[in-house]
Amino acid sequence: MTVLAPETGTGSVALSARGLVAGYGDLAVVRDLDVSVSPGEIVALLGPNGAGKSTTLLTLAGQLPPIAGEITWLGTPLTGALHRRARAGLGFVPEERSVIMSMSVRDNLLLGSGGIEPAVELFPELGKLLDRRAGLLSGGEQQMLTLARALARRPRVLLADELSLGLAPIIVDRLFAALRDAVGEFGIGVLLVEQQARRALDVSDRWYLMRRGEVVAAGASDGGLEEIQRLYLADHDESVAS
Ligand SMILES: Nc1ncnc2c1ncn2[C@@H]1O[C@H](COP(=O)(O)OP(=O)(O)OP(=O)(O)O)[C@@H](O)[C@H]1O
Repeated sequence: MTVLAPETGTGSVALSARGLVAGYGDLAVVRDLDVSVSPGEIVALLGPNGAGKSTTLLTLAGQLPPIAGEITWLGTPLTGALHRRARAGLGFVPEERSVIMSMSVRDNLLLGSGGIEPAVELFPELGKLLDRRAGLLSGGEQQMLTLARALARRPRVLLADELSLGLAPIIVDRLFAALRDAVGEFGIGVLLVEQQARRALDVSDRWYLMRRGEVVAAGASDGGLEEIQRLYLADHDESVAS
């Protein structure tokens, strides 16, 4: 199914998938998916549990091979593993926290190769925690570290999976504000997987809604909540449109 959403970024499309079929071995859990991200826009990928959001991100990041379809990067086919895509400017924050718990905040940031200063500029909170072991940070601080490390590299596109998972609303607001700042300042394009539609719409420019492995609707985030709530209600599942 092809669902078109207005482009809101500042330039031409950076990352795009066309007719993407993705899954595990021969098992396709994402079908016929068209999505795109341009520099300078935040695009929310919404949908209930099991809709295929993480599978989509893992495939775009190069951690799962596509079953069919095409992924392009700046207009040319994108292949290769995550580390090669990272060198080209594709960042990925997976659902599970990816900081190294036994290492200090400083060393975690150095591992990210974006440097310490740009990360602390985005999250001054990290400045006083540089010598602390990441495992001793709160969940919110760990997620700040993860996001700071990813953004400090100035990716052209960042794929972010459920940044808000298990975090207090005030921390999620802080993470999303920093994300918005970085997008505005550096023209990063973001594909943001989120369960909480309302929050995702607040930070994003446009959205796709997935259900059972397919994109079923898309639109501009401004004023999009009503349509998304209607679609969830139509599916007798309003739990995530909150
Ligand atoms: N390793 C795996 N092997 C086989 N099937 C899987 C695997 N991981 C996920 N799936 C299935 O793929 C489908 C899509 O899962 P996915 O995690 O992409 O959904 P999601 O929209 O990200 O859900 P959530 O919001 O709960 O993370 C689900 O039916 C899930 O059970």
